[in-house]
Amino acid sequence: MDLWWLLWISLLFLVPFILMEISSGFKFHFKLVYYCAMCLLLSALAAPMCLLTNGGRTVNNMRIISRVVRTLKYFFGVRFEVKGLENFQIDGPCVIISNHQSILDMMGLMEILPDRCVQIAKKELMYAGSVGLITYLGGVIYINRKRTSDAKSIMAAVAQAMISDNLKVWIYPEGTRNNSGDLLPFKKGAFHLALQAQVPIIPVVYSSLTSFYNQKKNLFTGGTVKVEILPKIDTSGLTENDITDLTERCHQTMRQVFFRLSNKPYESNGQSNCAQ
Ligand SMILES: CCCCCCCCCCCCCCCC(=O)SCCNC(=O)CCNC(=O)[C@H](O)C(C)(C)COP(=O)(O)OP(=O)(O)OC[C@H]1O[C@@H](n2cnc3c(N)ncnc32)[C@H](O)[C@@H]1OP(=O)(O)O
Ligand SMILES: CCCCCCCC/C=C\CCCCCCCC(=O)OC[C@@H](O)COP(=O)(O)O
Repeated sequence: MDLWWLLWISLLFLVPFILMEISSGFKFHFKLVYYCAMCLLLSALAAPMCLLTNGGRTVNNMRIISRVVRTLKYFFGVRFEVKGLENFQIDGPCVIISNHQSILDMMGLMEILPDRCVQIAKKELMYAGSVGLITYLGGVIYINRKRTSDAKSIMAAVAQAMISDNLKVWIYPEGTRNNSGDLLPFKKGAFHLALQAQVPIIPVVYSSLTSFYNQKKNLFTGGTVKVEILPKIDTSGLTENDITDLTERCHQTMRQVFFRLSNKPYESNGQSNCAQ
């Protein structure tokens, strides 16, 4: 008898909990699907605009794409508070690096995208239907992350194109999405690229999304993202031997800003910040 009571009481508490979990999980996944559907729809609308205006694959399409993507934030209640836009005002090419938390990041990227800027993306993005098509039309550079040697040779060609075509290149040096509330160690491709092209690096930091977007908690509501564009970091005169130092310096600077913007106390991690 005692056991039955225990079972009933546990059920009384468990059922609403399970229902709440299912409904919040449902809401979360529904909103994610809605986000992807909006991306697919907007890309399908933007593609003919790009083709009619610019004819084919060109960085000039990024102006159209960024204007279209900027409307997305109104559907999802996301606001951006941007500081340091003046740091983008440099003549000529540069490498822009920023932290990467989720698929929502391309809203933040497009919010501040400077002129003549393309992104480096994993090659799988090419096959994401109309989103793949729009990234192709915008001049996104695809790399195979599993084949370092291929990625290196593509990036060596990108270094030359940056100079000849006056291009800025946006890279997520963490190399993957990371919603942990900290930065992952940085991969080195962005820093090799800046050195090969002998162009400055401009770090951009977005505050943590975890207060309104958190996969572990099935949370996806609206919220504000603080964005800071930091002063450029010169690479002139640096050589291959300086890559590790440069990578660590950028990681540390961005991590400090990330914690400040996310209103979290800075935690020194005491480890190497470069991916091994
Ligand atoms: C309209 C509606 C909406 C539509 C929507 C539109 C959206 C339109 C926006 C799209 C927006 C896209 C956004 C996508 C975002 C992602 O897809 S993020 C994922 C793809 N991006 C990246 O991975 C970039 C960062 N990764 C890197 O840079 C990596 O270094 C690489 C190049 C992939 C190589 O990977 P790895 O081998 O794992 O990396 P790593 O440990 O750094 O390097 C290994 C060795 O190679 C060396 N190395 C690395 N790179 C180089 C190099 N370039 N040269 C010489 N040596 C090198 C390193 O120094 C290291 O050697 P050691 O120093 O240890 O001796
Ligand atoms: C006919 C084929 C239909 C395919 C349907 C594909 C559905 C996908 C639709 C929309 C996706 C919108 C995503 C916007 C682009 C965001 C780019 C992005 O953030 O990619 C993630 C990448 O940085 C890192 O990937 P991983 O964290 O390593 O993984």
